[in-house]
Amino acid sequence: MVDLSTVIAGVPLSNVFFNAAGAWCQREDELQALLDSGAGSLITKSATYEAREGNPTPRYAPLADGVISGGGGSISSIGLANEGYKYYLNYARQFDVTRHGKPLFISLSGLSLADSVKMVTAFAQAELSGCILEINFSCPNVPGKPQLGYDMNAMDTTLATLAPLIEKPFGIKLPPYFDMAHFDQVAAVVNKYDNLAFVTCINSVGNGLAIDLDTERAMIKPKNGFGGLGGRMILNTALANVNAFYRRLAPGKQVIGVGGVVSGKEAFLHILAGASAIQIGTQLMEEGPPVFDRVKRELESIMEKKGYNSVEEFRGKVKTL
Ligand SMILES: O=C1NC(=O)NC(C(=O)O)N1
Repeated sequence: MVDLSTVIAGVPLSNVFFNAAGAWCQREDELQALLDSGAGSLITKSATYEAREGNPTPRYAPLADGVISGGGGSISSIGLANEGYKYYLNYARQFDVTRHGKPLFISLSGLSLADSVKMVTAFAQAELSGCILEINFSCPNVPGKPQLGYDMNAMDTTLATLAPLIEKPFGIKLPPYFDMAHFDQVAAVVNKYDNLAFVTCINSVGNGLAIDLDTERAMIKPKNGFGGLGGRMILNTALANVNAFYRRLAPGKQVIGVGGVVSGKEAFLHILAGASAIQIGTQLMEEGPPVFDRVKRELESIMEKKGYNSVEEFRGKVKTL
């Protein structure tokens, strides 16, 4: 047996896999299914201060192979539909990390700095054990709300306000970047905050457009069909962002990899690129929580074939020519 366990922000996870915020995690019944699954932890749907209905439907569409070149994935524009932060705070209060053997990640996506301050303060004051915050800087789907992750100064100001309130180790969810200068600028901001313990790369590739050949119509309703891309087609962008930050972050800071993980193979590549843990979004939406046992088995078999006994042995060891 190989060891898939990991530690994120000082908290042990029994294995590297869990859901991506937004996938299978808006309500307690979905979260229970994740607890009952082979995932090593779980994260809640990005919470806003008040509950939100989100964007009009259809707002999620799987993109089977052939509909678009590059082979498969999803387009979505949920618009931060969620139960409101108090729902997830109450869930965290009753969450027994010892009983479940899994830590709970909480995703927060304040629509304003004031909202983020109120939510973060509430979680900090609740003194929750085994609960790790992942602040979402990268939702591309709220009409009129630009992604904070693409405004480096605003990101720095936000972190200067929130990091001291959180005190404990926490993380941020980043959008994909496509320019070396942006990797440098964002890493420089991240490295300023000691308790900013991890970055989660990547959120969906924002504002793609999927069009159905037969109907000649966009696949989703919000924003004239523009939505975040996920799944197999974003794997190579995700690997680049994981490795770019793995190379740039200060010692001790970690990268959680997400984007394009449909099997043990992509999980292996994310770890080789530098990921300390792996989130799964689109493939979880398509396959359900059994995906975790499958990708765990597949990763274990790849590691056994290659002679690796633990994920530490090859994390970040991608070779270059
Ligand atoms: O951060 C987010 N990323 C996405 O791709 N979609 C959701 C959303 O639209 O709620 N949020």
